[in-house]
Amino acid sequence: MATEIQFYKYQGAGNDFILIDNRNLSFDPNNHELIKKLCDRRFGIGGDGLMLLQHINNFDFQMLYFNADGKEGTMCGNGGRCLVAFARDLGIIDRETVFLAVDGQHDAAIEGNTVNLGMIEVKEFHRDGEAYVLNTGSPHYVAFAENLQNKDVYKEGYAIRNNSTYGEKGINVNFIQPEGDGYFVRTFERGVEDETYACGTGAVASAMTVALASGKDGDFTIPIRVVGGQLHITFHKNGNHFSKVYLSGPAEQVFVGKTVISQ
Ligand SMILES: N[C@@H](CCC[C@H](N)C(=O)O)C(=O)O
Repeated sequence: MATEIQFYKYQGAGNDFILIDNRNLSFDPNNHELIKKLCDRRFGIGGDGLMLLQHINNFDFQMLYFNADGKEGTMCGNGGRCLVAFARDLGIIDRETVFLAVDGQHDAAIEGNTVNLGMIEVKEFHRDGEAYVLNTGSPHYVAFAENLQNKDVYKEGYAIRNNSTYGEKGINVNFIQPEGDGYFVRTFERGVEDETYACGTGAVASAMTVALASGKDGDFTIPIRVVGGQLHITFHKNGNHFSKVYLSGPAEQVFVGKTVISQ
């Protein structure tokens, strides 16, 4: 039997996603093989991940996020921003929202193509050699780097993601370098198993690393350039405690389509 799936493609600073309005629950979130195939850039639609927008009581909507490998991921910051734009485009929300994701409740505001997304508070981090390791909804390893433009992020990221410290679960790996009044960040994402053009939770972890390395407390706004665009991260830092954490940047619809699957 052939089934038609209506999908939407969005990107946030070059982190690209397949979005499906699953309020009628017609798409099976357990069909990991199908999700992997849809995310394949040659045999499918192509994307760093796939998200389902679902109905849930007490929130505007629920975000279910899957990495390109077809498995359910932890929080995706750019994905969250894209899903907020999708909810606005579907008429579910206007300019503000509160929705539920795998790491809990998120608030967000949207103005044009810019989405400012509230992220979870972070209360701890640890060091792995020179690097900082923290969980901003997804686990991240952040290391300062030189000559980042020419770094082999795939090779180094792959080695860290797969080393015995992080086990089978792995970790997302970010390299960061000062640039102008902000920072340049490149990320190897687990679940995509490649460098992506942007990683929202990685940009937040990188900004927190900058603040930790500064040894200062207070309100921070840190511009982070990623391969696919510009993000801004704001938070309040008090020791190891990061509150009022926001990730802001572009999120836009790229195309709309239908795919037919046989089952
Ligand atoms: N691209 C994402 C991060 C997605 C989560 C990650 N790959 C994982 O499951 O570890 C972002 O924008 O935060």
